[in-house]
Formats: sequence, structure tokens, C-alpha cells
Amino acid sequence: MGKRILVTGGAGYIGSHTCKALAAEGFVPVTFDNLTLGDAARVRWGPLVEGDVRDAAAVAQAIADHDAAAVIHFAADAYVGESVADPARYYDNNVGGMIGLLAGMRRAGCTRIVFSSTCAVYGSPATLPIDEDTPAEPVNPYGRTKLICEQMLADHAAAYGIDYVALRYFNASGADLDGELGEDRDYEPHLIPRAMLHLLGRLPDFAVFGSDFPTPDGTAIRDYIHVADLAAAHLLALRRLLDGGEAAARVFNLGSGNGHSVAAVLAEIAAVSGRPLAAPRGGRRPGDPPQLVADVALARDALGFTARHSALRDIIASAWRWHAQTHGTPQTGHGDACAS
Ligand SMILES: NC(=O)c1ccc[n+]([C@@H]2O[C@H](COP(=O)([O-])OP(=O)(O)OC[C@H]3O[C@@H](n4cnc5c(N)ncnc54)[C@H](O)[C@@H]3O)[C@@H](O)[C@H]2O)c1
Ligand SMILES: O=c1ccn([C@@H]2O[C@H](COP(=O)(O)OP(=O)(O)O[C@H]3O[C@H](CO)[C@H](O)[C@H](O)[C@H]3O)[C@@H](O)[C@H]2O)c(=O)[nH]1
Repeated sequence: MGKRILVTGGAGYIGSHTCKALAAEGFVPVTFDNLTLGDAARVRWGPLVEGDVRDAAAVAQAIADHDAAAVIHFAADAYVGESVADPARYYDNNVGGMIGLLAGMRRAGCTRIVFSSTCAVYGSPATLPIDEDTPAEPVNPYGRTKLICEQMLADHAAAYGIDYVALRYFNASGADLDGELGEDRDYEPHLIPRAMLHLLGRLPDFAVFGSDFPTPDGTAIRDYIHVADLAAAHLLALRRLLDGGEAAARVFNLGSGNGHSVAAVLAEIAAVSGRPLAAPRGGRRPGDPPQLVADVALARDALGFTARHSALRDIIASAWRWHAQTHGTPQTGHGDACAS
């Protein structure tokens, strides 16, 4: 049997795709998830341990029970707007989660961890593209909690010999290329699934958040990376840890290296779905930076990472296939907002 890897948040969007990729490469993913946002039905490639990462004893027990060789840590709260409205929740779950997890790992003698960080640690950088030397100056509590977690990892590496890789993802998007998994949340804040739910009649109120950004078409620019590429990057990071040796770097951006405006994304969704999508332009969402685009040279050079599925057309096509099959035939009733 392959090495067992504890995957916190494995019942969530990126975690479940990564569990599938781990299993495809002979690892056994052991999902450790409290199912607050995750879905047990997505845990199909290894066992599920129901538990909370803030509970160090439960983490240690899970690592010992399954003899886990490493941890991949996805479990967190990750909505920028919610973090502004309720920062205490974010410090508790994200920072408290890292405290519990690292304590549990030390107790169980597990020293390797891949961590889900975010481009939100950069805030609103003055220059693009963003490389890892760009100052980390987060502009919302979500980004601050993730930066604190990175700092905790660095301190634990220096003091206790924890070996880690922190992956700063840009915008995770798309769906499993076999159509088995996709982005599915009770409350969905992200652009691509929201636009698709709107087209499918499941989300009446859909708008473009801000059309006065200093960008060519006035809408915000993001770097979308396919979730299959993210999953593959976790495998590369994990192998780096399992192989040991001196780390050339520990913190990596993960993006496609290309920026797309909200308007461009919506145009691509209309083209792929064959349905008109005319969204009203509303005000900006608090905390949204105008442009975030990754420089991915370090991940390429040090991890061997290449984004293979992150062309905008591929992202939208996989996401639309999954949404159309999962959320069924379109319903009427979302009114004129969807008509062009
Ligand atoms: N989605 C993105 O675009 C994006 C971008 C950058 C970083 N990230 C990071 O990637 C990770 C995964 O994001 P996602 O979009 O898959 O989120 P998700 O909400 O789909 O998955 C998170 C999972 O963690 C679980 N969880 C939350 N708190 C927990 C706790 N205390 N104990 C145990 N389980 C807990 C949830 O039940 C859920 O299954 C997060 O750490 C997020 O910050 C996501
Ligand atoms: O209904 C919507 C939803 C989103 N947007 C816009 O679409 C862009 C992308 O928004 P998402 O919510 O899809 O993604 P974010 O860039 O806000 O968030 C991503 O980047 C963040 C860091 O900035 C976090 O890491 C977060 O987890 C990750 O999903 C933003 O300009 C947003 O304002 C809309 O116009 N309408």
C-alpha cells in the first residue's frame, strides 16, 4: 500500500480534487475534516476521519492511527468578505487550526506539511506580475490569518525541524476533468460558479462587482488556475518533502501567469455555454484588489510546476460541464438580468 497522507479539508473543493490526484499516484489520502463546509460524499479515495484541526489530540490520533507520512492542510475558512465582517471566526479557525494542527503533528512525530496559502497575503501590490519577493501586506483578515500561518510554519521549521511548503494559490477554478467533482458550496461567493448558477436559474441576483477599476475594461483582473493544476502542484510539493534534502524555497505562487477581467470571464462563459449572459454592473465588493496576476517562475524552476489546464477556455469548459450536469436543466425565473 502507498504512503498515507493526512489531508485536512479533504472533503472540500480543492482538497477533494487533490485526494483524487493523490490516489492516482499511489498515495492513500486520509481526509480529516469537520464537515462544516465539506461534503462526505466527496471523500471517495481514502478514509474519512471526522475531526477539527483545532483539536491537537484528534490530529495526533489520526496521524498515529493511519501512520501518515505527511500532512496537506486545506482546512480553513476562505471568504474575504466574511473575514472582514467576522474576523474572530477567521483567527479562531485559520490561526487556531494551524496551532492545533502543528501541535498534533509534533505530538505524533510528523514533520512534513504542505500548506494552502493564498495570493491574498499580497494585498493590493503596486507592481505586476506578483513574485514571491513582493511584500506581503494583506488588506483583509483572511489574508492576515494565512500570513500568520506561514510565519508559524517558518518558526516551527527553525525550532522543531518541521519541513514545509506553502503554496500561495491565486484563483482556484474549474472542475475535475473526468466530471466527478466540481465547485459546490451551500453559499457560493466565487465568480465562475456564481455566473453558471445564474445561467442555470439557481441564483437570481448576479452582478459584476465594480466597473471603475483602473483596468482596460474597468472590471477586476484575476489569475485563474485550474483545480487539476493545483492538485498536481500539491503532488510536486509533497514529493519534495518526502524526498528530503535542502529546500531551495518553501513559499511558491501558483497561478497561470495570465490575468483575465471579470468581463472577459463572463464573455467566455457565454461563449462556452452558448447562452447569453448580461450581468448588471454593481458596486465594488469590499476588500477586492483591482488586479492580481502571478509570476510563477519559482514554482516552475524549483518544483517543476507547469499549468496544463489553466487556459481560460479549459477552465470554463470543465466548470460548465460539471455545473450543467450537477445542477440540471435551466429553470425559468431569473428574469431579464440573464437576457441580452
Ligand atoms: N478557492 C480558492 O480560490 C482558494 C484560493 C487561495 C487559497 N485557498 C485555500 O485553499 C484551501 C481550500 O479551499 P477550498 O476552496 O477548497 O475551500 P472549501 O471550503 O471547499 O474546503 C475547506 C474544507 O475545510 C473543512 N474545514 C474547515 N474548517 C475546518 C476545521 N477547523 N477542521 C477540519 N476541517 C475544517 C471544511 O469542512 C471543508 O471541507 C483553504 O485553506 C483556502 O484558504 C483557496
Ligand atoms: O458574483 C460575483 C462574484 C465575484 N465577482 C468578482 O469576480 C472577481 C473574482 O472573485 P472571486 O470571489 O471568484 O475570487 P476572489 O479573487 O475574490 O478570491 C480568490 O482570491 C482571494 C484572494 O484575493 C482568496 O484567496 C479567495 O479564496 C479566492 O477565491 C472579483 O473581482 C469579484 O469582485 C463578481 O463580479 N461577481
